[in-house]
Amino acid sequence: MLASRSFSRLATRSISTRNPHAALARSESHSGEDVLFHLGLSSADDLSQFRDVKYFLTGGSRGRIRSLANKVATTLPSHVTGLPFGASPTPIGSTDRYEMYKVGPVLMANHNMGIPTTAILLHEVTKLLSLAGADDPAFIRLGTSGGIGVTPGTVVVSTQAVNGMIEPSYDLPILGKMVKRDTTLHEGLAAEIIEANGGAVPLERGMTMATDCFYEGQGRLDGAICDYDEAGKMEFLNRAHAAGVRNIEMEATVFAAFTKQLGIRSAVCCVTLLDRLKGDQHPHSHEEIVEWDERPGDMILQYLLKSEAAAGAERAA
Ligand SMILES: O=P(O)(O)O[C@H]1O[C@H](CO)[C@@H](O)[C@H]1O
Ligand SMILES: O=c1cc[nH]c(=O)[nH]1
Repeated sequence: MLASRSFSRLATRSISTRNPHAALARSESHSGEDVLFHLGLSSADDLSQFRDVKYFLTGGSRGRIRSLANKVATTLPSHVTGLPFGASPTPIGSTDRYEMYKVGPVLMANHNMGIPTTAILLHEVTKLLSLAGADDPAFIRLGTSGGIGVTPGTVVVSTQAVNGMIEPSYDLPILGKMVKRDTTLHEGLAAEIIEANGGAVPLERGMTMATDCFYEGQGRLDGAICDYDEAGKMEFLNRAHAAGVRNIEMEATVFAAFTKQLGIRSAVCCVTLLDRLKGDQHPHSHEEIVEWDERPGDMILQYLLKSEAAAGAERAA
């Protein structure tokens, strides 16, 4: 079988950081090593096991990532995972802040909730993969979100991230100045994910809004503080919908901007747990929510299977 051209993985380039001061940081650490503080790893560890990483999958909840690691281990063929029959993945490094697993070429870690913890994870995982010499890994966020005018249970594959001002920008104060970064996601990777899904999981394309607050930032009326009314909330949600926003979560902007800056292919796939045009609280059953929570991961498993099959066929050709 010929490898699908869009899934081609043979022409690669190493992931790299963009920091001329990296050597200075090492000389300042007391042991001369580069410490990945929150992962509980450092450049003094044997990082060669990360060299073959081709996919980095992340999402907020540690339970979701643990369950995904087990699914990857049982779904991908053993010649890809390298795991002995029946072996389960175990966490790597410290599990205090993040829980990280590696199954063959798939690295997975939870990022917790919101932009700050996600930014820390992105910095440290990118340094880790760069130190290990990994080739062109794709970064994919698998999460939950509130939909806007979207049937609950649908996975939104983001075209672009926007901030809480409905602007396509990740804004970060650096050295006392506001720095704005582009939040466009990789078209080709999204197309491959959608093609691999083959209609199995209901999905839509659209912009994803990332806010700094689940309650006021997302225009909810059910937080502990609320200084606006239903009309103001609906005006905001309708304005976002008219701009092309189809879901709201809390990390897409930093994820898109960080990866874009370093030339890393990235995608954001978040299932919608409710339609915010119809309310603020989750009206669906626990069983439905649990099933929907798994959909982005199930979709990505199909992508991994197809991508690895294409890579294998290309190597054999
Ligand atoms: O389900 P995860 O991936 O955590 O994503 C969403 O859920 C959390 C809020 O409930 C935020 O992190 C938001 O982005
Ligand atoms: O409404 C929602 C649901 C999940 N995650 C969010 O950030 N918002």
